[in-house]
Amino acid sequence: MPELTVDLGDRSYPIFIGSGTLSDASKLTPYIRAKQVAIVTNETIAPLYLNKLKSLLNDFDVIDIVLPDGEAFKNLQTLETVFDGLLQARHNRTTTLIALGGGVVGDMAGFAAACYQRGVEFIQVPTTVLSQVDSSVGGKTGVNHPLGKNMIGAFHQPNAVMIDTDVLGTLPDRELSAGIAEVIKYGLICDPEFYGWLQDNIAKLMARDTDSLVYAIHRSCADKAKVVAEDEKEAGIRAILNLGHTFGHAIETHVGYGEWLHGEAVAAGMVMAAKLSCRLGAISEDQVEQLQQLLKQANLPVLPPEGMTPENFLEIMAVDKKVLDSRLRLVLLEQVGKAVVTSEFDRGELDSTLLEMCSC
Ligand SMILES: NC(=O)c1ccc[n+]([C@@H]2O[C@H](COP(=O)([O-])OP(=O)(O)OC[C@H]3O[C@@H](n4cnc5c(N)ncnc54)[C@H](O)[C@@H]3O)[C@@H](O)[C@H]2O)c1
Ligand SMILES: O=C(O)C(=O)C[C@@H](O)[C@H](O)[C@H](O)COP(=O)(O)O
Ligand SMILES: [Zn+2]
Repeated sequence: MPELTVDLGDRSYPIFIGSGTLSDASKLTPYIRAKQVAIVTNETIAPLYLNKLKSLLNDFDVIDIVLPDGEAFKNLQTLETVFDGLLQARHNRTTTLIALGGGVVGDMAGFAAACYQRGVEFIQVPTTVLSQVDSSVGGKTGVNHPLGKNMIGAFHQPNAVMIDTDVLGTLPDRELSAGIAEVIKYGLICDPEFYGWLQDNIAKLMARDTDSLVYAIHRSCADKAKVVAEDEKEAGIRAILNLGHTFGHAIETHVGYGEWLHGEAVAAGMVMAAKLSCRLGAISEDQVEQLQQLLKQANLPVLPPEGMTPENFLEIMAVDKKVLDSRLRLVLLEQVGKAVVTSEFDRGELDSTLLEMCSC
């Protein structure tokens, strides 16, 4: 079974990837340090996989906390129900939380673990493509605020990430596509060879060819683990993982959380970042076109939502977490396969990009 490590010194942790991981207790139990375990999941995933996970934990005192499903519930109010469950069961500082679900469950369970009694341990068991290639790795946890995505959160690394590719069998097609957006992101920001592979293999991925999916998940996790190991708390290079997100988060916030999936918003946002990079002379129009083709083959949007204006974008983008001294910083492409984080771009070209994209 392929295994990777997120190299963070004494807080390093493994990423197990493969078919049947969720049947293998030996991958999970060594990362639980005491008897109390709380599985955090949601009402869609619980009937599918909760019992399977519980069957690995016969030697532990296990509770489950089942959240409502959806990005619209990724907020402080829902988080309270996690704390309610932990306190009602008298969980103490040695409890281990296990996040069983997609990125919404993972981000919330991780943030609950970061806060509960000032910090307890947690394990990620991601069940969507997006969470397997991105959100379960790297320790960004948190919830949304009505005025901005992921605005309340903490960096808190898991003890381990257990990826079972078998669970993707029940994932809806729209969610598969959303996950592929973040996969394409890795090719664009730091892995040109992988980008070429994606152009050649996108049809196989969309057809859920097992070998192709395992390869894409493994390569994405390896790319992300490398960036996170270099810059755990986004002091610099880690921000390249945010390609398309300044625009994408504005879309998610504007239309209402859950209306556009995160990966869909990131897809349209990556096209916007690529268009601006092209205007600035870094990449060619052909390369922007190729990106749009690749995203379309993954059934992803390449334009912002109808009716969203440049002013809508700019207002929300002003609170982006990368803003420094009131100046917007964007992730742009220096070339396909290499991203940079910069505030040194022509503001007029940003305005023109927004105008062009919003009037399509
Ligand atoms: N922390 C990070 O580094 C990071 C990275 C990327 C995205 N995110 C966050 O992740 C979230 C998006 O995550 P997501 O795309 O996984 O969405 P999600 O968690 O909402 O899951 C998508 C849908 O699929 C369902 N589902 C999950 N697994 C399933 C399975 N195996 N079979 C059937 N249905 C299943 C869920 O119940 C949900 O309805 C966003 O909030 C985003 O901000 C965080
Ligand atoms: O891990 C990171 O760093 C990322 O930026 C990964 C993104 O795909 C992810 O959506 C992340 O949650 C965005 O973080 P934010 O700091 O912009 O909220
Ligand atoms: Zn993302």
